[in-house]
Amino acid sequence: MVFDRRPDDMVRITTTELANQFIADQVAALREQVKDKKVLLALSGGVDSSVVAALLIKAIGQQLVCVHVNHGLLRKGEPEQVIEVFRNQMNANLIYVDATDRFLDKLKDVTDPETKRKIIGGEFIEVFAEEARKLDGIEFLAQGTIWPDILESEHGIKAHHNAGGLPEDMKFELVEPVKILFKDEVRVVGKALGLPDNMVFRQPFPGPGLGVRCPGAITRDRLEAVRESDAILREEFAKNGLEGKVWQYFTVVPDFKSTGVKDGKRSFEWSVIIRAVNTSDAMTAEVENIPFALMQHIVKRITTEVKGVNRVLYDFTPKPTGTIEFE
Ligand SMILES: Nc1ncnc2c1ncn2[C@@H]1O[C@H](COP(=O)(O)OP(=O)(O)OP(=O)(O)O)[C@@H](O)[C@H]1O
Repeated sequence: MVFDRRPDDMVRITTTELANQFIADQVAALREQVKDKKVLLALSGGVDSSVVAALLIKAIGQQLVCVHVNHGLLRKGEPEQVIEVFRNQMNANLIYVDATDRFLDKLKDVTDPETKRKIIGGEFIEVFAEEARKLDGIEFLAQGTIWPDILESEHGIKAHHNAGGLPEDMKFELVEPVKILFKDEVRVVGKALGLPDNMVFRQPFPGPGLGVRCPGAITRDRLEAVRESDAILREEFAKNGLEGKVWQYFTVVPDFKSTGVKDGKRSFEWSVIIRAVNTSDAMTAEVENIPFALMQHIVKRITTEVKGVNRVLYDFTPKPTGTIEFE
């Protein structure tokens, strides 16, 4: 059975059996809706669009065209994982666009956080629309809309974040196979579809990516320091049992340098700020108590392995007064 809205009495999908039933229903419904036509999907590598991709691959295979845009603000290893999982393992029809230069050139010298977000969002739509125009015979647009998105847009909390944005002349019929699911159900379905754990259970990651963790004007070298320090933090959290326990953890590299000593010589380099917080509703957040010895180890790795960094700071601020992200 396939529903347009979440039925009030729908059983929460918490088991593989329930997930498999949902998958079977959706695969049948997708085949019925799409027939032999082509479907386009913007695939971020996040949970929602990845689960939609995996469902569609199961249902219609190569009739799905996925577009993954590397805007230069993704975390270390992310674009590679999207290519590995979807193109190599699932044999998906995947278009990979490396638009790093285009985004970073547009963002050059832009310091205002809202302007940065608008440039990233606007440029994303442009790149995606350009790719879509190169394709023939696309009739459907798939989206990772989930049930809370629909509730929020119905209650005027936020605009339906997935829909819209594309130029007026680009009209597609929507395909939204996870729109009656809550986020935890999307994860259970993703796991049943065979997606890797680090994709299915990944911590929240903002749309503008590492761009908001490089406060002020983004420079390539500072962005690289954010990416490398974030990769070290994630690796150490995973090794030490904190992955999945801590809600969100990441690094920020603000636009200031301080004096230090490296290899017996004076250095004048950036500081990396570590943020690790827990929350149940994202409205408030508490700082994680990271074991001191682990913290010392992470500091040592970041200051020796990340270019241009001589200091590591820990953000002890709960929300409020700080927000989780810096911008
Ligand atoms: N780098 C990207 N490449 C391709 N598509 C993207 C990219 N970033 C975002 N998108 C598309 O925009 C949608 C909304 O992105 P947003 O960052 O708000 O993530 P989201 O709602 O958490 O979804 P997801 O879990 O799929 O990332 C994504 O579902 C995806 O379709």
